[in-house]
Amino acid sequence: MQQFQEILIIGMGLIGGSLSLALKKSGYQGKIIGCDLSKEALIEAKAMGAIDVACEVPQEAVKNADLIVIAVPVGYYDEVFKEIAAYLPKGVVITDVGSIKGYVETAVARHLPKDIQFLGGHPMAGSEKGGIKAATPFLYENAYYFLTPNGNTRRDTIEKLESLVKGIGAYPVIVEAREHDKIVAQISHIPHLAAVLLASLLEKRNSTSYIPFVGGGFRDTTRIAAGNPNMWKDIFFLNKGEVLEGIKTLEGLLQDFKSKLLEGKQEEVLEALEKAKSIRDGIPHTARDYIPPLYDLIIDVQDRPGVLGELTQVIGTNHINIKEIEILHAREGELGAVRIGFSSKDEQEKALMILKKGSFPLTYRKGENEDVCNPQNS
Ligand SMILES: NC(=O)C1=CN([C@@H]2O[C@H](COP(=O)(O)OP(=O)(O)OC[C@H]3O[C@@H](n4cnc5c(N)ncnc54)[C@H](O)[C@@H]3O)[C@@H](O)[C@H]2O)C=CC1
Ligand SMILES: O=C(O)C(=O)Cc1ccc(O)cc1
Repeated sequence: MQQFQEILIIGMGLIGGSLSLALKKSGYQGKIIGCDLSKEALIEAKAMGAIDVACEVPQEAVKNADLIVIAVPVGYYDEVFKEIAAYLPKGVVITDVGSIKGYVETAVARHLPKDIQFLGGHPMAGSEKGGIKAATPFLYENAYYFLTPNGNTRRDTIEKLESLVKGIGAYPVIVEAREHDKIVAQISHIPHLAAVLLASLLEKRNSTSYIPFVGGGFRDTTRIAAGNPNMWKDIFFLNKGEVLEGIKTLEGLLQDFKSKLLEGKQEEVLEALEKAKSIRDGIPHTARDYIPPLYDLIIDVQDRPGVLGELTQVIGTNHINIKEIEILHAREGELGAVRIGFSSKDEQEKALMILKKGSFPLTYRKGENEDVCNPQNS
């Protein structure tokens, strides 16, 4: 990612702010300029150490940038592209983080010079909380990050952005823009709509509100409905075709379930519930499907305070990066086990040697010996 000397991020909110923090954390040595309509966002970004320079109007800031990242809600793209189009320096690469990509391609074609290198991007990481205050350098760790080249995107542009994405701890996934929009309609836009509809079930009717009684289930299934309504309104309209397809599917599923219930088909209702359970159970704890499996170690540890800290410290001081950590089981007063995932076999081997020779002799590659020492695994 050091191919870029000066990165301009337009939109210093959750996603833009997290990107600059992640770049800083990764050791990026170039200059980062943050641009936002909101003075408060810029002051906060500067105070957090996310950016080197703040600017309220992008025209000046684009002039020396070699990478521009558009990180404003998609409804503002036309405005931003119009502002910067005439000032873009030769050789600049432009990318974005917007939740839809087909529309973005059309906006680029409408506003930006034909010879510009634009490569759409979309990190599959975020939160219902917007704004720079919610930004974190860890947002992109282990997240998939879609990149959507078109026929004009050069190989070196793709490589530069892939390297940047990997640098912030995410996994680049190359996909065509229209295909991307189909995928995210199913995994993000329709689930968002479903959360909105579920939350609306508790709209206060008459004088009674049931909100005080909600439990974890309602919170889990509606969390994303707390996202920025303006941003989501634009996403739904700008990915309308795919969202309408998703609504049709949802209607079909509801109708189907309703008929089964009405007709007393208990076996079929059970089958639908079991199918959904197995899909839900199959979702990995962290995103993993597109990437090579992590190289895991299983470490048997005493169940006592501070043991996790010691373990991670030994690994950290030896400059080995932990990609995932999971407590497998901890029973009071007995041995517990921790799974640690590394991104390369070399790191796994190095950590194995260090831990085995040091204070964690019961360390194994995943699958080796672990059942012997942890009978509850079998
Ligand atoms: N929120 C999420 O979880 C995710 C959002 N995205 C995408 O990231 C983009 C940004 O979303 P967030 O960071 O969540 O929004 P946000 O609301 O946290 O931040 C957006 C920032 O853009 C600024 N802004 C708006 N119009 C502007 C303009 N014309 N010029 C300069 N600054 C302007 C706002 O003042 C705000 O600080 C959106 O396109 C969204 O689709 C992508 C992945 C996840
Ligand atoms: O909060 C969550 O879990 C999200 O899924 C956030 C999110 C919102 C919009 C996107 O385009 C991608 C991710």
